[in-house]
Amino acid sequence: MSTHIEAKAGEIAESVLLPGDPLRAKYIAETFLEGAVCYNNVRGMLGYTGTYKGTRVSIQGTGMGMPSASIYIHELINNYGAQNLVRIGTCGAIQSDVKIRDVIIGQAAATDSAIIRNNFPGYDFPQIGNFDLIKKSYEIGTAKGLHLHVGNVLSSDIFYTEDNTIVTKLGKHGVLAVEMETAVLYYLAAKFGVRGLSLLTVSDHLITGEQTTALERQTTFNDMIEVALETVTG
Ligand SMILES: O=P(O)(O)O[C@H]1O[C@H](CO)[C@@H](O)[C@H]1O
Ligand SMILES: O=c1cc[nH]c(=O)[nH]1
Repeated sequence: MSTHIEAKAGEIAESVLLPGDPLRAKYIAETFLEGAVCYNNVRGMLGYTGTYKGTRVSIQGTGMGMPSASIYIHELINNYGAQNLVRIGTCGAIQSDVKIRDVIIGQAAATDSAIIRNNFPGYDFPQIGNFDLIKKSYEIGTAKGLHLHVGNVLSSDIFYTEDNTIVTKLGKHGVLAVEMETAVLYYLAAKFGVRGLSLLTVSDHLITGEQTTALERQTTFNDMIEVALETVTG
């Protein structure tokens, strides 16, 4: 048991998928896992362990934003021994050739958050995904016929803003999309010597204004989920 997760020792698998939305964790456990057992309901931040094609895997909600996600990621690694942590999130696209419902592999993450920067005054620490997981997820997604995008994403502390100047500028520097957790996952994976990967489905488009519904965000995006499950269990 840790401060925010009530699982007993051994109840969480070495590979953990990390949706921001705890109800997405429930949907994935019920839809994709065999024998799924809920191990966490503290604060309603649901966590499940079951098997996918015979291999144990856990799904843990992280909440929205880096302060919340960092708590779950820290405890999963340090209290439960998680080794492979794969975010499965939604994002807003900031490139015209990245379409709604496309899947992005976050190769690296820019951030406006002070969480990482405060640890290295005067330096910029590059938040990068694990190469083996990036390569494997790319191969699995490509074999499924998915049109994947691989590149930089922006992990922001801010969802609502009246000034998109910097986000637009980052788009001009090749950043594919904006979301709120990848940078801290990659930072903590580096800090504790484990593997981190971020897969993102485009839920809305900051250029075209297209959006998916809240229900779609909670319960669909199966392509990304299958790529994540196969990456950590195959
Ligand atoms: O769908 P999730 O994984 O929560 O990810 C995105 O959605 C939330 C904002 O609506 C933020 O957490 C952002 O990163
Ligand atoms: O953080 C997020 C997630 C989806 N769409 C956005 O614009 N931002």
